[in-house]
Amino acid sequence: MQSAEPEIEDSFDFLFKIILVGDSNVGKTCVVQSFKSGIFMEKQQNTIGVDFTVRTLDIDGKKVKMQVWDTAGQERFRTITQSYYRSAHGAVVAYDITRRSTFESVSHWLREVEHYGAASVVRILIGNKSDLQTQRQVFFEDACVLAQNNGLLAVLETSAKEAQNVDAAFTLMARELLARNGMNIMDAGHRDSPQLMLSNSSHSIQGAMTSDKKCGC
Ligand SMILES: Nc1nc2c(ncn2[C@@H]2O[C@H](COP(=O)(O)OP(=O)(O)OP(=O)(O)O)[C@@H](O)[C@H]2O)c(=O)[nH]1
Repeated sequence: MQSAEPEIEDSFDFLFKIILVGDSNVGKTCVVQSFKSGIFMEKQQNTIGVDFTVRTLDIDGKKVKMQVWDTAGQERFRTITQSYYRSAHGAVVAYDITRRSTFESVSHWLREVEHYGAASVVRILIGNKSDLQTQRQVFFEDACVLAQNNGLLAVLETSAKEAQNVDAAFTLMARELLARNGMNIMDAGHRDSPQLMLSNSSHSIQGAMTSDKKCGC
């Protein structure tokens, strides 16, 4: 006879809640979809309030469940999204490398995280749409300076369209949160595209850059 017991697929060792914020249309929903399924869909509805996605990562044999809260960038949803900051362990602030105004909004989003989030929240900056190099309006170096001035963990340029650096961003976040929870996690070491690791619990300040994009952080 078959057991009626449901299979427990949902087991995990760690659960981390990550909030994803940034101006409307920087590609937050696409980044989350890329993280969840690796799929890019050109046309997205603007997020209404907050959407929720889960993916469990295997990090050095630990099942790390990442609960990602994809928030609406539109101003009219601010009061709804603000209520999601408090329980977040990590915050990913996103801008669009092809729209300078979205980079200029980053300090606003960091203030929101500071104001509504927990004091210990781990913060990462991502510059999305890195596949659109010819339309670039934000130098990676400027993002490095901003990240360093604000004490962020890291800054990465991502492309949801080409699944570039998306997993890396969430894995980096997961590793930092594991380290803060007392796990001795080895460095992944795979950094072949624009990203800068500013600091984490287990490593001193270091720069990890491509040869053509150096930042002296
Ligand atoms: N070329 C390119 N386009 C992207 C990328 N990511 C998102 N887009 C496009 O950018 C637009 C906005 O993407 P969304 O994911 O809906 O943006 P959002 O930040 O979630 O927007 P809100 O829900 O309003 O906050 C869509 O037309 C996407 O197809 C990317 O990496 N590269």
